[in-house]
Amino acid sequence: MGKGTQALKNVAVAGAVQPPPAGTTQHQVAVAGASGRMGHMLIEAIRAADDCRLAGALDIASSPAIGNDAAAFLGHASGVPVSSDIAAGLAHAQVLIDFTRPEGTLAHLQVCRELGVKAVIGTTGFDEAQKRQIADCARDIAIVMAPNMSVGVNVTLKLLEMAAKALATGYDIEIIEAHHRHKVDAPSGTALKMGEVIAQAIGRDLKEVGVFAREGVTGERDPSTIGFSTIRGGDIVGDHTVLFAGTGERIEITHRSSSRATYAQGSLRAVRFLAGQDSGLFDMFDVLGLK
Ligand SMILES: NC(=O)C1=CN([C@@H]2O[C@H](COP(=O)(O)OP(=O)(O)OC[C@H]3O[C@@H](n4cnc5c(N)ncnc54)[C@H](OP(=O)(O)O)[C@@H]3O)[C@@H](O)[C@H]2O)C=CC1
Ligand SMILES: O=C(O)C1=N[C@H](C(=O)O)C[C@H](O)C1
Repeated sequence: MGKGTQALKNVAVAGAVQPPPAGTTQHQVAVAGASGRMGHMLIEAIRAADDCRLAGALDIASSPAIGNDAAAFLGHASGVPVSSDIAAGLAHAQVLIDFTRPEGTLAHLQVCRELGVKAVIGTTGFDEAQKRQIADCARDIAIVMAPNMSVGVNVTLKLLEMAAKALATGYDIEIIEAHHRHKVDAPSGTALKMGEVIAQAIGRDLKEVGVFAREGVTGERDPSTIGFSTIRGGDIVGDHTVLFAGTGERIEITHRSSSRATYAQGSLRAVRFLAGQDSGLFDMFDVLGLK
């Protein structure tokens, strides 16, 4: 799945994207990272959703997909060309769904802010300064941002909150994640979020207690720490396990993704949620009513 469906990519090269027909009630959605793994999944999900319409498609200027029809990989002509012109890609959109890289997301978000386009951000790997920039944009536009859009992962986060409170003493906490060989950030955004949720539940600060690497003579484990282990290989979509290791027993809470479709469906739920918001920074707990 994902990149380089060369045989189909020249299907129906499109001109300028058409504005939506007057009076349409569909959500007008643009996708950034349109030729990426998530971009393709999102375009397929938007096409299948009666209440959504693809209104723009963005990708980085170096992408071989620029100028092609955004749905060519499906063998379908959407009439929406993949563009690197951010303003043109957003011209007919109400919401942008962005699964790219932090610097791409921030560039897109500046234009969203200027044009009053809302945003669903799935990109991971932001540093603290970049997160502050996103929060600043949310003073003018409504944004849903979450490192994992799947319902299952967000319910798992709630389970972890409960487990961590009950297992705060006497149990060592380790987070293990596995992803495909193409993933560029580590630990995953989801693993970091799990660490944050657990740390907050038991009154610790992840910045102080997170342990991200062990090698050589490390000394005995500090019981206050939360450890992270990263596996990268093959086509693993995304596995996360939190291990609470006690004396005489251990508890493992695991979520495994077998398809990116769940992230796409969660993103569309976020689009629908944003229709009722003018500004502010939200997450999937807001979207799913889990707060
Ligand atoms: N929140 C969630 O539920 C999920 C989050 N993710 C996150 O989404 C992001 C994308 O993942 P995935 O789809 O697998 O990645 P891909 O590499 O498959 O897709 C990323 C897309 O963004 C483009 N891109 C890269 N850099 C830039 C840039 N600076 N500006 C604009 N576009 C850019 C890429 O173009 P090119 O290939 O030409 O470089 C590509 O089309 C990652 O951060 C990942 O962790 C992924 C799945 C679920
Ligand atoms: O890059 C991915 O693939 C994924 N990224 C997200 C993350 O970093 O947590 C979500 C999911 O695990 C897939």
